[in-house]
Amino acid sequence: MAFSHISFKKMNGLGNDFAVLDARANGVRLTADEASGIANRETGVGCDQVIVLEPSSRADVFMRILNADGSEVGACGNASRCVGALLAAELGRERVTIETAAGVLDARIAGNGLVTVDMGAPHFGWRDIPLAKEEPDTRAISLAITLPDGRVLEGPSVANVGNPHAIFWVADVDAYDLATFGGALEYDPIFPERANISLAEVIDGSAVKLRVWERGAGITQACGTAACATAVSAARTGRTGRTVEIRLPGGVIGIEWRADDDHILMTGPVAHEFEGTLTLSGGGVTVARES
Ligand SMILES: N[C@H](CCC[C@H](N)C(=O)O)C(=O)O
Repeated sequence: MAFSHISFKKMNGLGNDFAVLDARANGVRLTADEASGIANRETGVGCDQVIVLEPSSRADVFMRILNADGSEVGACGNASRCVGALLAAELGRERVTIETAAGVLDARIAGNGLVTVDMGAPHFGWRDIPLAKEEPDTRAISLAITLPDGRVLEGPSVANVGNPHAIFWVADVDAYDLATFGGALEYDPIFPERANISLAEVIDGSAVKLRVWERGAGITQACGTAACATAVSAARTGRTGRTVEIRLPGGVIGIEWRADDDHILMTGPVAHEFEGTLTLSGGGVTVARES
Protein backbone atom coordinates (compact mmCIF):
# COMPACT_ATOMS: atom_id res chain seq x y z
CA MET A 1 0.00 0.00 0.00
CA ALA A 2 1.62 3.22 -1.18
CA PHE A 3 1.55 6.03 1.33
CA SER A 4 3.23 9.37 1.74
CA HIS A 5 3.96 11.71 4.58
CA ILE A 6 3.48 15.46 4.03
CA SER A 7 4.23 18.21 6.50
CA PHE A 8 1.56 20.87 6.87
CA LYS A 9 1.02 24.16 8.63
CA LYS A 10 -2.48 25.09 9.85
CA MET A 11 -3.01 28.81 9.21
CA ASN A 12 -5.82 31.29 8.76
CA GLY A 13 -6.61 34.71 7.41
CA LEU A 14 -9.29 36.28 9.64
CA GLY A 15 -10.60 32.83 10.52
CA ASN A 16 -10.75 31.56 6.91
CA ASP A 17 -8.55 28.58 7.57
CA PHE A 18 -6.17 26.42 5.61
CA ALA A 19 -4.02 23.34 5.81
CA VAL A 20 -0.88 24.43 3.91
CA LEU A 21 0.93 21.33 2.63
CA ASP A 22 4.52 21.49 1.44
CA ALA A 23 4.76 19.20 -1.60
CA ARG A 24 7.79 20.97 -3.11
CA ALA A 25 10.07 18.03 -2.37
CA ASN A 26 7.78 15.06 -2.83
CA GLY A 27 5.54 16.10 -5.74
CA VAL A 28 2.38 14.72 -4.12
CA ARG A 29 -0.80 15.35 -6.16
CA LEU A 30 -3.90 15.15 -3.97
CA THR A 31 -7.11 13.61 -5.24
CA ALA A 32 -10.36 15.51 -4.60
CA ASP A 33 -11.27 12.86 -2.00
CA GLU A 34 -7.94 13.26 -0.19
CA ALA A 35 -8.38 17.05 -0.17
CA SER A 36 -11.89 16.81 1.28
CA GLY A 37 -10.62 14.23 3.77
CA ILE A 38 -7.95 16.68 4.96
CA ALA A 39 -10.53 19.49 5.13
CA ASN A 40 -12.96 17.35 7.17
CA ARG A 41 -13.37 18.98 10.58
CA GLU A 42 -14.18 15.64 12.28
CA THR A 43 -11.64 13.24 10.80
CA GLY A 44 -9.06 15.46 9.05
CA VAL A 45 -7.12 18.62 9.83
CA GLY A 46 -10.33 20.66 9.43
CA CYS A 47 -10.14 23.70 7.11
CA ASP A 48 -11.97 25.71 4.45
CA GLN A 49 -9.33 25.12 1.80
CA VAL A 50 -6.34 22.79 1.36
CA ILE A 51 -3.34 24.66 -0.04
CA VAL A 52 -0.51 22.67 -1.67
CA LEU A 53 2.87 24.32 -2.27
CA GLU A 54 4.62 23.06 -5.43
CA PRO A 55 7.68 24.16 -7.40
CA SER A 56 7.17 26.92 -9.97
CA SER A 57 9.29 28.04 -12.94
CA ARG A 58 7.52 31.47 -13.00
CA ALA A 59 7.43 32.42 -9.32
CA ASP A 60 8.84 31.57 -5.89
CA VAL A 61 6.16 28.88 -5.48
CA PHE A 62 3.08 27.40 -7.16
CA MET A 63 0.04 27.50 -4.86
CA ARG A 64 -2.58 24.85 -5.66
CA ILE A 65 -5.99 25.65 -4.11
CA LEU A 66 -8.51 22.94 -3.24
CA ASN A 67 -11.85 23.77 -1.61
CA ALA A 68 -13.25 21.67 1.23
CA ASP A 69 -15.39 19.81 -1.34
CA GLY A 70 -12.22 18.88 -3.26
CA SER A 71 -12.82 21.27 -6.17
CA GLU A 72 -9.64 22.93 -7.49
CA VAL A 73 -9.92 26.70 -8.02
CA GLY A 74 -7.85 29.58 -9.32
CA ALA A 75 -7.67 32.08 -6.48
CA CYS A 76 -7.73 32.33 -2.71
CA GLY A 77 -6.97 35.73 -1.24
CA ASN A 78 -6.57 34.86 2.42
CA ALA A 79 -4.37 31.87 1.59
CA SER A 80 -2.25 34.06 -0.69
CA ARG A 81 -1.43 36.22 2.32
CA CYS A 82 -0.62 33.15 4.46
CA VAL A 83 1.66 31.66 1.78
CA GLY A 84 3.23 35.07 1.23
CA ALA A 85 4.10 35.31 4.92
CA LEU A 86 5.49 31.74 4.98
CA LEU A 87 7.67 32.32 1.92
CA ALA A 88 8.90 35.75 3.07
CA ALA A 89 10.09 34.20 6.35
CA GLU A 90 11.63 31.19 4.58
CA LEU A 91 13.44 33.29 1.93
CA GLY A 92 14.26 36.22 4.20
CA ARG A 93 12.55 38.64 1.82
CA GLU A 94 9.85 41.30 2.14
CA ARG A 95 8.40 40.53 -1.32
CA VAL A 96 7.70 37.14 -2.87
CA THR A 97 5.80 35.88 -5.92
CA ILE A 98 3.11 33.18 -5.92
CA GLU A 99 1.94 31.42 -9.07
CA THR A 100 -1.69 30.32 -9.08
CA ALA A 101 -3.91 28.85 -11.78
CA ALA A 102 -5.25 32.40 -12.28
CA GLY A 103 -1.82 34.06 -12.62
CA VAL A 104 1.29 35.19 -10.71
CA LEU A 105 0.67 37.28 -7.61
CA ASP A 106 3.00 39.66 -5.77
CA ALA A 107 2.90 39.42 -1.98
CA ARG A 108 4.56 41.96 0.29
CA ILE A 109 5.07 42.12 4.06
CA ALA A 110 3.26 45.33 4.99
CA GLY A 111 4.26 45.60 8.67
CA ASN A 112 2.16 45.27 11.86
CA GLY A 113 1.57 41.60 10.98
CA LEU A 114 -0.16 42.58 7.74
CA VAL A 115 0.49 41.26 4.24
CA THR A 116 -0.48 43.00 0.99
CA VAL A 117 -1.16 40.88 -2.12
CA ASP A 118 -1.55 42.33 -5.61
CA MET A 119 -4.45 40.21 -6.83
CA GLY A 120 -4.22 41.54 -10.41
CA ALA A 121 -7.02 43.20 -12.36
CA PRO A 122 -10.71 42.15 -12.12
CA HIS A 123 -12.74 41.01 -15.12
CA PHE A 124 -16.38 41.92 -15.63
CA GLY A 125 -17.35 40.51 -19.04
CA TRP A 126 -20.13 37.90 -18.85
CA ARG A 127 -17.88 35.28 -20.49
CA ASP A 128 -15.07 36.11 -17.98
CA ILE A 129 -17.20 35.50 -14.88
CA PRO A 130 -18.29 33.07 -16.51
CA LEU A 131 -22.07 33.29 -17.00
CA ALA A 132 -24.11 30.79 -19.01
CA LYS A 133 -25.70 33.54 -21.11
CA GLU A 134 -25.03 37.13 -22.13
CA GLU A 135 -25.99 39.77 -19.57
CA PRO A 136 -26.17 43.40 -20.75
CA ASP A 137 -24.86 44.81 -17.47
CA THR A 138 -22.73 42.76 -15.05
CA ARG A 139 -23.14 45.49 -12.42
CA ALA A 140 -26.62 44.01 -11.92
CA ILE A 141 -27.53 40.71 -13.62
CA SER A 142 -30.98 39.16 -14.04
CA LEU A 143 -30.70 36.64 -11.21
CA ALA A 144 -33.30 36.59 -8.44
CA ILE A 145 -34.09 34.30 -5.53
CA THR A 146 -37.27 34.30 -3.45
CA LEU A 147 -36.58 33.36 0.16
CA PRO A 148 -38.94 31.14 2.20
CA ASP A 149 -40.31 34.27 3.95
CA GLY A 150 -41.17 35.83 0.58
CA ARG A 151 -38.36 38.40 0.45
CA VAL A 152 -36.64 38.60 -2.94
CA LEU A 153 -32.89 39.08 -3.50
CA GLU A 154 -32.08 40.15 -7.05
CA GLY A 155 -29.75 42.05 -9.37
CA PRO A 156 -26.34 40.97 -8.01
CA SER A 157 -23.12 42.45 -9.31
CA VAL A 158 -20.72 39.82 -10.70
CA ALA A 159 -16.95 39.90 -11.06
CA ASN A 160 -14.06 37.51 -11.63
CA VAL A 161 -10.93 38.09 -9.51
CA GLY A 162 -9.34 34.77 -10.42
CA ASN A 163 -12.58 33.09 -9.36
CA PRO A 164 -16.28 33.88 -9.88
CA HIS A 165 -18.26 36.08 -7.45
CA ALA A 166 -21.83 37.34 -7.18
CA ILE A 167 -22.59 40.13 -4.71
CA PHE A 168 -26.15 40.97 -3.58
CA TRP A 169 -26.55 44.49 -2.13
CA VAL A 170 -28.74 44.55 1.00
CA ALA A 171 -29.63 47.06 3.74
CA ASP A 172 -28.69 44.71 6.59
CA VAL A 173 -26.51 41.61 6.05
CA ASP A 174 -27.55 40.21 9.45
CA ALA A 175 -31.22 40.14 8.38
CA TYR A 176 -30.56 37.13 6.13
CA ASP A 177 -29.55 33.55 6.95
CA LEU A 178 -27.14 33.09 4.01
CA ALA A 179 -26.46 29.48 5.06
CA THR A 180 -30.04 28.54 4.05
CA PHE A 181 -29.81 29.76 0.43
CA GLY A 182 -26.13 30.26 -0.42
CA GLY A 183 -25.86 26.76 -1.88
CA ALA A 184 -28.85 27.26 -4.21
CA LEU A 185 -27.22 30.40 -5.60
CA GLU A 186 -23.74 28.79 -5.78
CA TYR A 187 -25.20 26.12 -8.05
CA ASP A 188 -27.59 28.35 -10.03
CA PRO A 189 -27.33 27.39 -13.75
CA ILE A 190 -26.37 31.00 -14.62
CA PHE A 191 -22.94 30.08 -13.15
CA PRO A 192 -21.48 27.21 -15.25
CA GLU A 193 -18.45 27.08 -12.90
CA ARG A 194 -20.60 27.81 -9.81
CA ALA A 195 -19.90 31.03 -7.88
CA ASN A 196 -18.95 32.48 -4.51
CA ILE A 197 -22.01 34.30 -3.09
CA SER A 198 -21.85 37.45 -0.96
CA LEU A 199 -24.29 39.73 0.83
CA ALA A 200 -22.92 43.29 1.03
CA GLU A 201 -24.13 46.20 3.18
CA VAL A 202 -22.64 49.57 2.26
CA ILE A 203 -21.81 51.43 5.49
CA ASP A 204 -20.48 54.56 3.77
CA GLY A 205 -18.29 55.57 0.79
CA SER A 206 -15.32 53.64 2.18
CA ALA A 207 -16.70 50.71 4.20
CA VAL A 208 -18.79 47.63 3.41
CA LYS A 209 -20.04 44.87 5.70
CA LEU A 210 -19.78 41.43 4.04
CA ARG A 211 -21.06 37.92 4.61
CA VAL A 212 -19.87 35.14 2.27
CA TRP A 213 -21.01 31.71 1.18
CA GLU A 214 -17.95 30.26 -0.56
CA ARG A 215 -18.10 27.98 -3.58
CA GLY A 216 -17.01 24.55 -2.41
CA ALA A 217 -16.72 25.55 1.25
CA GLY A 218 -19.94 27.23 2.43
CA ILE A 219 -20.09 30.01 5.03
CA THR A 220 -16.59 31.17 6.03
CA GLN A 221 -15.35 33.73 8.57
CA ALA A 222 -13.71 35.70 5.76
CA CYS A 223 -13.04 35.49 2.02
CA GLY A 224 -10.24 37.50 0.45
CA THR A 225 -11.40 37.21 -3.13
CA ALA A 226 -14.97 38.14 -2.10
CA ALA A 227 -13.54 41.23 -0.42
CA CYS A 228 -11.78 42.08 -3.71
CA ALA A 229 -14.85 41.36 -5.88
CA THR A 230 -17.12 43.36 -3.56
CA ALA A 231 -14.78 46.36 -3.40
CA VAL A 232 -14.44 46.67 -7.19
CA SER A 233 -18.19 46.10 -7.68
CA ALA A 234 -19.04 48.74 -5.05
CA ALA A 235 -16.73 51.21 -6.81
CA ARG A 236 -17.99 50.50 -10.34
CA THR A 237 -21.62 50.86 -9.21
CA GLY A 238 -20.89 54.20 -7.53
CA ARG A 239 -21.53 52.89 -4.00
CA THR A 240 -17.98 53.54 -2.72
CA GLY A 241 -14.63 54.95 -3.75
CA ARG A 242 -11.73 52.78 -4.94
CA THR A 243 -10.25 52.36 -1.42
CA VAL A 244 -12.61 50.32 0.73
CA GLU A 245 -12.58 48.62 4.15
CA ILE A 246 -14.36 45.28 3.96
CA ARG A 247 -15.74 44.21 7.35
CA LEU A 248 -16.14 40.41 7.54
CA PRO A 249 -17.19 38.31 10.54
CA GLY A 250 -13.51 37.40 11.10
CA GLY A 251 -12.22 40.96 10.77
CA VAL A 252 -11.27 43.68 8.31
CA ILE A 253 -9.58 43.44 4.88
CA GLY A 254 -8.36 46.65 3.22
CA ILE A 255 -8.75 46.93 -0.57
CA GLU A 256 -7.29 49.50 -2.93
CA TRP A 257 -8.38 49.24 -6.57
CA ARG A 258 -5.53 51.11 -8.22
CA ALA A 259 -6.61 53.51 -10.95
CA ASP A 260 -3.47 53.44 -13.12
CA ASP A 261 -3.24 49.70 -13.73
CA ASP A 262 -6.62 48.42 -12.49
CA HIS A 263 -4.85 46.07 -10.04
CA ILE A 264 -6.49 45.15 -6.74
CA LEU A 265 -4.27 45.45 -3.64
CA MET A 266 -5.60 43.39 -0.73
CA THR A 267 -4.17 43.87 2.77
CA GLY A 268 -4.90 41.85 5.88
CA PRO A 269 -3.46 39.73 8.70
CA VAL A 270 -2.11 36.18 8.82
CA ALA A 271 -2.30 33.71 11.72
CA HIS A 272 -0.27 30.55 12.42
CA GLU A 273 -2.19 27.90 14.38
CA PHE A 274 -0.19 24.64 14.53
CA GLU A 275 1.96 22.25 12.48
CA GLY A 276 1.88 18.52 11.78
CA THR A 277 2.32 15.65 9.38
CA LEU A 278 -0.30 14.01 7.18
CA THR A 279 -0.15 10.39 6.11
CA LEU A 280 -2.05 9.60 2.91
CA SER A 281 -2.63 5.91 2.22
CA GLY A 282 -5.22 4.35 -0.04
CA GLY A 283 -7.30 7.55 -0.10
CA GLY A 284 -7.34 7.75 3.69
CA VAL A 285 -5.80 10.58 5.71
CA THR A 286 -4.30 10.43 9.19
CA VAL A 287 -3.16 13.57 10.98
CA ALA A 288 -0.29 13.82 13.45
CA ARG A 289 -0.24 17.23 15.11
CA GLU A 290 3.25 18.27 16.19
CA SER A 291 2.88 21.71 17.75
N1 LIG B 1 -14.11 29.26 -2.41
C1 LIG B 1 -13.32 30.01 -3.36
C2 LIG B 1 -11.81 29.77 -3.15
C3 LIG B 1 -11.33 30.29 -1.83
C4 LIG B 1 -11.55 31.75 -1.74
C5 LIG B 1 -11.42 32.32 -0.35
N2 LIG B 1 -11.00 31.41 0.70
C6 LIG B 1 -10.50 33.51 -0.39
O1 LIG B 1 -9.88 33.86 0.63
O2 LIG B 1 -10.42 34.12 -1.45
C7 LIG B 1 -13.64 29.56 -4.77
O3 LIG B 1 -14.11 28.44 -4.94
O4 LIG B 1 -13.40 30.34 -5.69
